[in-house]
Amino acid sequence: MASVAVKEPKTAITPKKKTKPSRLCYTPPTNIANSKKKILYTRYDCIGEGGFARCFRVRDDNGNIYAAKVIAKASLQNDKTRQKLFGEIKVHQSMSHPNVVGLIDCFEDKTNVYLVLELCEHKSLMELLRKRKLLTEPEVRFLMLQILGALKYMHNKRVIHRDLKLGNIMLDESNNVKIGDFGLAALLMDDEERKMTICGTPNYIAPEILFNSKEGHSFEVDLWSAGVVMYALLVGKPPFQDKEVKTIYKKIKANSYSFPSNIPISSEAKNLIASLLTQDPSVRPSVDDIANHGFFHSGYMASSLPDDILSTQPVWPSTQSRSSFQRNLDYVASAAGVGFGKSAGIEKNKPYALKTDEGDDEHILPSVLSPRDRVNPVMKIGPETKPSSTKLSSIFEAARKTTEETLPSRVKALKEESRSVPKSKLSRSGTTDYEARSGSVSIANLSDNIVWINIKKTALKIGMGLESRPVASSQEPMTAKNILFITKWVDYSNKYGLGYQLSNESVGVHFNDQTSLVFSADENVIEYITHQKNSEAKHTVFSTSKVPDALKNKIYLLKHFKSYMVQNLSRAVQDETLDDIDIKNAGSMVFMHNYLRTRQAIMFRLSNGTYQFNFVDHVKVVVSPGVQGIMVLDKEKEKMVFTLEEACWFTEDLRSRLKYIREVLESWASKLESAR
Ligand SMILES: Nc1ncnc2c1ncn2[C@@H]1O[C@H](COP(=O)(O)OP(=O)(O)OP(=O)(O)O)[C@@H](O)[C@H]1O
Repeated sequence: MASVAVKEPKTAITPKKKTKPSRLCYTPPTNIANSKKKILYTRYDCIGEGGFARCFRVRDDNGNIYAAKVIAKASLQNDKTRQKLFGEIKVHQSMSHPNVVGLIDCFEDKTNVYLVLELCEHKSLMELLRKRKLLTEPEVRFLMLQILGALKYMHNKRVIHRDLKLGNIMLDESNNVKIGDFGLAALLMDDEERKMTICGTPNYIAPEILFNSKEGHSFEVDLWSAGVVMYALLVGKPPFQDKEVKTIYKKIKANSYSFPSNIPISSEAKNLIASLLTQDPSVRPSVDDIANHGFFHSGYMASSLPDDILSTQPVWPSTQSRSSFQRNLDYVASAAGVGFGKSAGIEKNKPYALKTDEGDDEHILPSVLSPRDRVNPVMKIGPETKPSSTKLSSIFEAARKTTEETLPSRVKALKEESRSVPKSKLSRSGTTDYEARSGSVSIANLSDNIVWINIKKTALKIGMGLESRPVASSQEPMTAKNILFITKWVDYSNKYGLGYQLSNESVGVHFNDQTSLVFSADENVIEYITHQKNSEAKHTVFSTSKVPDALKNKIYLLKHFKSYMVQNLSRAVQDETLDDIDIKNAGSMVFMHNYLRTRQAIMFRLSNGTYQFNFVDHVKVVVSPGVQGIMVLDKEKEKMVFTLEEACWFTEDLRSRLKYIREVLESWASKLESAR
């Protein structure tokens, strides 16, 4: 195996003189305050240095740990460098993707500007490659999918990263990709705009940046760099590497690179690298073309990378069933947002304007950049191993075990997560693949306008309530009695679907084929719902004595789900009799429209517009239709109902949960929007 040191010039090249600052910041004080937001950060050790900034581990007053990138104001004396920093912050602020480093906060004091970032515990691919020399193809397959997901997301927002390289691709503690450093990113005003600036890092720079300065460049430059990254991960050094920058450029121009014969690399991998390193940007494949490439459909597909990849080369199983490959691929691709066959459209009507305040000696940051109240939840929809037993009851046991016991131990307290990308390892080994189906299937089939509007409105109302802005309401506030919610559920979606019991005692199953069955509490009525893409669900009602033969199997399963839940599961609330439930809900055939797993919760959306979040710490929050009432079921299964008008009395914990809910809904709505 070749063992070649990986080196890349630290500073990106820019058209004019190097913008390397005269000095990096001094070590900041132990206590750093965002005085506007009244957040105090405690500074710990220095975890990295760039040409422009130093990075320190910091902890906020809630105990969340982040990385603070600290830029000395002394190095921001000229307008160009300031504008560059504003640009970086502004672009970074607009990013919210699981594979992009989250920008949590941004503020300044007299000496420095601070960017508080999601902490990437496992450093960058540069460090990984330094230690490992080479990565295995399954690792590269996994990492490339996440890189492509992040690129697709950026490009949809008309952002070109322009400095994609090993050092800017970091890894979180679960070895998920986090792309950072938007210092050279460009935001295009429209799809036709071309960028003329020559910038990038020599080894990774696309030929059109260097040699086609008249026509400019666009999104394709990032795909070239992704090709360089992929080559480097498999070979151990970038394809055009040389001591002399001039020679690197000559090699890029001549497209002169080869694969060493002593490293076994599959023909699919070589072929993909070759297509990414296509000289002509107009024929370079799009992100989704690449995701459909044979490299992502052969070999071994992992659903996550082992913890110790930094020190140990993983040994992958020599065989993998087609279904396991596909399940893991779907999972990784859907979490990263890489579609198979879907086109990577550019978001329309999103003109960009960087507003800056007029010059102010004291304040480097325009007020539009600071402070920022930002939550960055991650939609994580994730499977893992297949349950070994096929017995219905034991699978149900496994499902409950996963959701009720395993998850909480993997997740930090919610207050930590609300302002950061959580450090949860929910997606890692030990979870079951029940989680996978739900998210991907549900999202794909919910591109319905009405649902989208409902999600948006709910998110908006929650946001307004939290900001104590008056929320228009024409309806009666809800009471605990008339809020309908899910009291029990069991996830068997690796085979059939997800079963649930509602607080009005009706029972339903959301089948994997996008149909639902609901059984009324008195067992006299059965309703069958087919969820159809882009149109309203179709409902058919039967009396229990007259069900069509075609539904007999599903009804059989529904009954199994019901008896399992009745016999094995406790209710989400303290025991109460049917009489306690408002009669308005009894017998109404509300059903679970869809469900979604995030890292911190499972969310159910009921057909009446109720959103229920069962958090991994067992607290449940039910947002009733139109946010007329918010019901909290605490760990002791006690119910409390609030209205948004009471938001100023909410505990920090409830505010955090509602912020999280709002962000999940917003993320979900934008996913639906981009799927339309
Ligand atoms: N979110 C993060 N989590 C952990 N470490 C980080 C994070 N962001 C940056 N670092 C570390 O800090 C170092 C400096 O950060 P960064 O590269 O962004 O600074 P820079 O001066 O803007 O870089 P450049 O020299 O490429 O312009 C990185 O090399 C990395 O080791």
